[in-house]
Amino acid sequence: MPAITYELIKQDPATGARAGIIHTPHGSFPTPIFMPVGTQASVKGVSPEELHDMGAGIILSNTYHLFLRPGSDLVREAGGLHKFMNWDGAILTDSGGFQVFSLGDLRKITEEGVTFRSHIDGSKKFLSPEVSMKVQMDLGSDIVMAFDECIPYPADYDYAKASTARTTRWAQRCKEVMTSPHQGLFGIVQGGMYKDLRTRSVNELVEMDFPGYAVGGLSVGEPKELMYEMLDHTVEQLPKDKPRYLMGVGTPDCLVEGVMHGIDMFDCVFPTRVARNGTAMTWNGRLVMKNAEFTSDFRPLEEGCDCYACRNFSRAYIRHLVRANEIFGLRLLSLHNLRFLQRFMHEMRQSIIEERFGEFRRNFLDNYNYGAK
Ligand SMILES: CNc1nc2cc(C(=O)NN)ccc2[nH]1
Ligand SMILES: [Zn+2]
Repeated sequence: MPAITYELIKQDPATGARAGIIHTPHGSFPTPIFMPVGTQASVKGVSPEELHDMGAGIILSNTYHLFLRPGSDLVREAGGLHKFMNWDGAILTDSGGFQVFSLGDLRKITEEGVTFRSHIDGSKKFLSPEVSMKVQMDLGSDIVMAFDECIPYPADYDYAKASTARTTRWAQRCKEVMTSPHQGLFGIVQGGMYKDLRTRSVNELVEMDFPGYAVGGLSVGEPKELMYEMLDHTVEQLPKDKPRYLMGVGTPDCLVEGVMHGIDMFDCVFPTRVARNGTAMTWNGRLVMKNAEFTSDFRPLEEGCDCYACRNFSRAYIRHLVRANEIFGLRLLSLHNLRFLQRFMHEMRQSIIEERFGEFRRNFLDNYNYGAK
């Protein structure tokens, strides 16, 4: 019995949107789903209990960061990441591919792997398919991501072609050493912004029969239209009986478009990052809490929201906390933004099940003010 399985509940008849359930050794969760990001084994300012209360079924943590600090040996000694951070839901760890390639010229790529300098103490480090798999097995995450290269944007065809071919060879090396029966290894489709390379990447990875597939190398600075074009081209070639994960996405409008194209799983630092910048997410766009308009606004952040912040505090109070640099204000905004995304995905999933996804999408996009208010 594979560690990770996908159960299709409802396929939207008019689009790629679908509702499902993903089963993991640490519980099952409904899809489409948004994964809160806990880069260093903590979703910044939010406790595991609060994550459960808001309905989070799975969180993401970063191999690159935990490899550098505290090191995966310590986490293994603690009994794995679930025990170390006291989170008993599912965990997905990314492979370090994105972080390492975001270091720019501070890293050297060879067939063997990547040498780079730690952003913490400048010491020389080496990541490879084998090292990334060893770290993720030490962490004991339910979903392990293959070690790949996230191709920068823009990239010329020859570079994208060579890099994608190497990503396929690296995926094979990951598969050979990731032997834990309790963890599922997802392949990551690359190919830059070239449809033929995306197709080749999909075909070569599907050949290896992974329990799930991620679409990588998107949301890396390309225009949204190009991202959607690549997404549409890629997802339609992926197996229907396996989860699809769009890495690093995204804002609510991108989540709706991603679901329309058949994506099941998303992650993005956006909700917690903008919370720390004093911004609340709502169905009609973002509220910049420092704005004077909220000075005497004693309503909750969002009418109808059931989160701890909206049940107990007003916009005026949260504006005061943000202006006074009170940590509690940022915590309240994080709790609200994460709960907003859980509610958002739940509503979207319900619309698919009730065959009104098209209406949900039009209604949301008509009312969503893309800019910050
Ligand atoms: C925020 N944008 C964004 N793009 C990503 C791509 C990857 C990827 O290709 N990993 N192998 C990971 C995280 C990402 N986050
Ligand atoms: Zn709220």
